[in-house]
Amino acid sequence: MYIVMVTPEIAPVAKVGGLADVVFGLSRELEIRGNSVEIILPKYDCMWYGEIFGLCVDYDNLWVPYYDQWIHCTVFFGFVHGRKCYFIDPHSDKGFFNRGVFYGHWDDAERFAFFCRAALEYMLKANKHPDIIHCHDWQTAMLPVLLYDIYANLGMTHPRVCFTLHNMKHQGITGEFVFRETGLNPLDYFRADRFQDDANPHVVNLMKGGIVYSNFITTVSPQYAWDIRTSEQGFGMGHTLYTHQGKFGGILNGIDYDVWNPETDRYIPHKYSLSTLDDKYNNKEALRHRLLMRQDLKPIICAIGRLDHQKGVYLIRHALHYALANGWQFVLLGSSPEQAVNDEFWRMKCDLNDNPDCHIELGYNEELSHLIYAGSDLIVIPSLFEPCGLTQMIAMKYGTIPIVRSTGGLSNTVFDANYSELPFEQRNGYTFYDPSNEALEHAMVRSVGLWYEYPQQFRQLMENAMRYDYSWNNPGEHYLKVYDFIRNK
Ligand SMILES: Nc1ncnc2c1ncn2[C@@H]1O[C@H](COP(=O)(O)OP(=O)(O)O[C@H]2O[C@H](CO)[C@@H](O)[C@H](O)[C@H]2O)[C@@H](O)[C@H]1O
Repeated sequence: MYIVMVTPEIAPVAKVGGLADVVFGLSRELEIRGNSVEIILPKYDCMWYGEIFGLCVDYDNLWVPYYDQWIHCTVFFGFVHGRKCYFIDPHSDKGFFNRGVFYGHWDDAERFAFFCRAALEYMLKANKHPDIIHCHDWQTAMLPVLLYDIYANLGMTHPRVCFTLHNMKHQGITGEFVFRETGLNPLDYFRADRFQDDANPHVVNLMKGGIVYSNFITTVSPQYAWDIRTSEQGFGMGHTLYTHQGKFGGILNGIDYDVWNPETDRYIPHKYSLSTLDDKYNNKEALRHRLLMRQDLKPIICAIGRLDHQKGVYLIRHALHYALANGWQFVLLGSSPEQAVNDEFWRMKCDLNDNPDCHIELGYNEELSHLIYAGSDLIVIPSLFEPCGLTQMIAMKYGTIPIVRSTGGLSNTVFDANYSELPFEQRNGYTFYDPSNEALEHAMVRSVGLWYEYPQQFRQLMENAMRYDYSWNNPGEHYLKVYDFIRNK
C-alpha cells in the first residue's frame, strides 16, 4: 500500500510532543511490513537539521493558492532516520514556518490551513496518488475537505483519508476566513453539521471538519475513544464523534523499540535486559553521579513530560515534595509552554538546589530522558486526562514501574500490583483514580513500600512490566486493517 502521512511533527527533527514519536514509529512499522510511506510536513526554521540526511530540493516550482494570490513554495526531500520526508517551504513575507517555534502564534490556524492546501497541491503536481493519506491532529484537518471539494475534481479521486486525534484539547478554533484563504466557499462549510463549533456558533472548528470529512477517524487508545465520546474529555466534540461513531475507533499507540530499548540504547552507559537486570542499578548510579545526587539506599522516582495542565502539574509538584519529605529521591525533566508554570518550577529548582535527593531539569533533553528512564525505580504520571501516554510504556521497557492516574491510555496499559483483577504476572504498576494528593500519596506509599520491604516482589513487578509488548507490531496491524477497510469503500 502507498501511504502519505501529512503531519505537523516527526521525531526527532520536529518534535513538540508524543505525536512526533507516533508518526515516526508508525511510519517505520508500516514500511517494515512492505508498504511505501512518505511523510509531508512544513519546513520549519527551528527543526533539528543535523538529523536530516541528504536534504535536497525535490520540487522547486510549486505555486499554492492563497486568497486571490499564489505563494511560491519549494519542496525539499530528506531522510529522517530512514523515513522519506518532504518539507514544504513557502516563500512568503509572512514567514509561515520561520518563527523560531513550532506553534503558539496568533495565525496558527492560517499557517496550517495553508500547509494542508500546499500538501495537496504538491501531491497533485508531483503526481502522487497514495491509497491512504493519514492526517494527524487539527493542524491537518483541512486536508480531507480540500481533497473532497477541490482536488477530487482535479483527478485525485483515489486517496482515502484516515485522521488521527492525538489530543482533544487542541481543536483549531478559528474564523471563517480559513475557507476563503484555502479556496472554499464559507457558505458550504460554515454549517452546524460541518465546521461550525458546537459550543460557539460564531467560530470554525477545524478538528470537527476533519472528523466530518475523513473516511475514518482514530484516536490513540480504546479508553480515550470512549472518554471523548462520553465525557467532558471530548472538550465539546462528544456529539460530533457520536454522530460519526461508525467510522471512529481507538488504537493504542506503540513505542519504537529501536529507540527505546535498554539492550541497545546508545544514551545509557550500562545496557541491560531481563536476564541482566542487575545492570540497571549501574545506570541508577550513573544518573545520580551525573545529576550530583547522593548515592544511598533510596528509590528514585521520576517524572518526564510536558508540564501542561493535562499532565496534572499540581500532582507532579506534590509527588516531588512528598517524596522528599519521606526521604526518597526525585528527578523531574520537563518544560512548559506557559511562562508562569516554568517560573514556578524554576523557583522550586532554586529552592531545592542544594538538596542531594532531588534534581529538576527544565527544558527538553532527549538524551538525558533515556538515562532517567533507565536509572529510576518508579515514574509518576498523574495525568488529569491522557489520550494514550508514551512515557509509561517507555518506562516499563526499562523496568521502571509506573504510578499512574487511571485515565485514557494509562488505564489500557498499567495494571495495579495490588488491586488489578489480572494474575500477578500481568500486573505492572500502580494506579489511582481520584486526582487528589491523598490518592496519589496512597499509590506512592504502596509502591515504595514494596520497593523497601519486598524487593524480590518489586523485581518481579519490574520483570512483568518489561515483558509487555508495547511495540508498533499490534498497532501497525490495526492501522493496516483500517486502511484496508476504507480503501475498499
Ligand atoms: N522535557 C523533555 N525532555 C525530553 N523528552 C521529553 C520531554 N518531555 C516529553 N518528552 C518525551 O516526549 C514524549 C511525550 O509523550 P506523551 O505521550 O506524554 O506525549 P504528549 O502528551 O506530548 O502527546 C499527545 O500525543 C501522544 C501521542 O499520540 C499521546 O500518547 C499523549 O497521550 C497525548 O497527550 C515522550 O517520548 C517523552 O519521553
